[in-house]
Order: sequence, then structure tokens, then C-alpha cells
Amino acid sequence: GHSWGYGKDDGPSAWHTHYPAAKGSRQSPIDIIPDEARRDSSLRPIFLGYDRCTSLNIANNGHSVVVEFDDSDDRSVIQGGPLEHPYRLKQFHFHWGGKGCEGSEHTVAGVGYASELHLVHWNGYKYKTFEEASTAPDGLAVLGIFLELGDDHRWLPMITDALYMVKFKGSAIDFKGFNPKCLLPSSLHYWTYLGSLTTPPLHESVIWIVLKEPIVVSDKQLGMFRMLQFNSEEENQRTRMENNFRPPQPLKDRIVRSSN
Ligand SMILES: CCCCCNS(=O)(=O)c1cc(S(N)(=O)=O)ccc1C(=O)O
Ligand SMILES: [Zn+2]
Repeated sequence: GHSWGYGKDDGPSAWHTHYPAAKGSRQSPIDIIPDEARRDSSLRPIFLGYDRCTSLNIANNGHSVVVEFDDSDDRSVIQGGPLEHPYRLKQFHFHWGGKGCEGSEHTVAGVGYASELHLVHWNGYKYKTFEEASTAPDGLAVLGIFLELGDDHRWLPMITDALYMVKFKGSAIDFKGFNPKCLLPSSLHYWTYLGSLTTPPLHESVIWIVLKEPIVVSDKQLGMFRMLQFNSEEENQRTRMENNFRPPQPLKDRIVRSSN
């Protein structure tokens, strides 16, 4: 598809030109207003079955840094919560800001966090491939986790120590044996709503599950992400990878539900 980015000319305000879904009725991210979220006792707890997960590689795709998993069976899934079936873990990636600026995609009562981690899962129960699921209204489930600045995160260095090897767009290295359970906060209380991918093609196929409790990382650790580049090694235009987040979109005719 058409090239897009986070710059002045190719950024979120221009995406609608080539990706009409940008002006759709269930776009993400959104500003979550806790007081307006509907407590729903029918929502079950989230269950993360990551113990048999198989990470494959870590890569720079020109938009973020992505860790991909073997999703050829139900070895690592998210289930429960608002989900009717188990959804398979496919990849996780991050969104972040510039030095001292906000960088999360979702905001809470108008306040952003320094960064946001997205664990992307797809409905392998109903759909044969990720691509097919990625365009279905119940095809994807993305778990969003906020990152706030404070002390060093004990396990984030497993990711940040690998970043220098994927500095440029199109670079990837083996990344086996990483279990994202180490990046979870202690509470799995969440907000959930029907939304979309937050990057082109912006498909309206995501059941969002955003955890209320952030994890804590240090400014130094988050700063390591900013050594990444949007450009490939061949391009002479060197652009630091930062501010790779889409701002909140209109809620329109949606409600956000809250787990107890
Ligand atoms: C086949 C078209 C699907 C493209 C979306 N792929 S994805 O892994 O779900 C994804 C989700 C998201 S997000 N922020 O979770 O909506 C961001 C990037 C990507 C990506 O393509 O790397
Ligand atoms: Zn994302």
C-alpha cells in the first residue's frame, strides 16, 4: 500500500487520503474517560496463556520495533474478558514520544503516558489466516499496556539490549525464548471497546483491551528506543524513530466497558 509515516506530510492527519477507514465509526486510539466507562459484571477476567509462547525475531519495520511469535497453533493465546474464543499472539510492538513528551496512543481522562505496548492477537478459531482476521470485525484482540516513567524495569533490558541490532528499517534478528509475561503489570483490570488498528490500513477489526495499571520503565530505558531510525541503512535521510503514535480519535457511537 501507499507509504505512510508520522511526519508532517505523511502523518496521522494525512492517512485518510489513502486509507479512508481513517474517518470510520470505530477508529483507535481513543481518550478513555474512567468515570464514563460502564462497569460490566458479565466481563470475565483476562487469561494470558503465554507459557508455551515461541518468540521468533525482533525487527524494525520502519514504524516501530516488533517482536514476532509463532502463531501456527494455539500455543500462546489471550482469552476471557470480552472475548468469545482464544486469540493467538502474533506480535508485540511499542509506541513512544520524543524526549519528555507523551507517547502513548490511548489517553486516560486526557492524560497520555510516555509509551504504550501493544500485544496483537488474532481469532484463529473463526479465521484461517491473520490477514483474513485483520479485516473482520471480531478478527483481532490487542492488549494495550501503558508505560510510565520511574525506576528501571527489571526485564525491559531484554528488549532494549537488542535494539542496536535493529537500528534501521528492514533489519531483523533472531529473538527466541522471550515471554512477554515479564512485561505485564500486577493487575489485569481493564477497559475494553471496539476499535481499529492505529496504523494504516486502520482496519476496524480490533477488540481493544487496555490495562488500567501501567508498568514502570526508566527514562534511560525508554530513551534506548529513540536510537532506532525510521529509515533504512541505505537512505541518506536519517530520521530518529520517535513520536510514532496516533492521537485519540472520535468515540462516536461507542461505549467503553470496565472490568470489575
Ligand atoms: C494485513 C494487514 C494487517 C496490518 C496490521 N498488522 S498488525 O501486526 O496487526 C499491527 C497492528 C498495530 S496496532 N497499533 O496494534 O493497531 C500496529 C502495527 C501493526 C503492524 O502491521 O506491524
Ligand atoms: Zn500499536
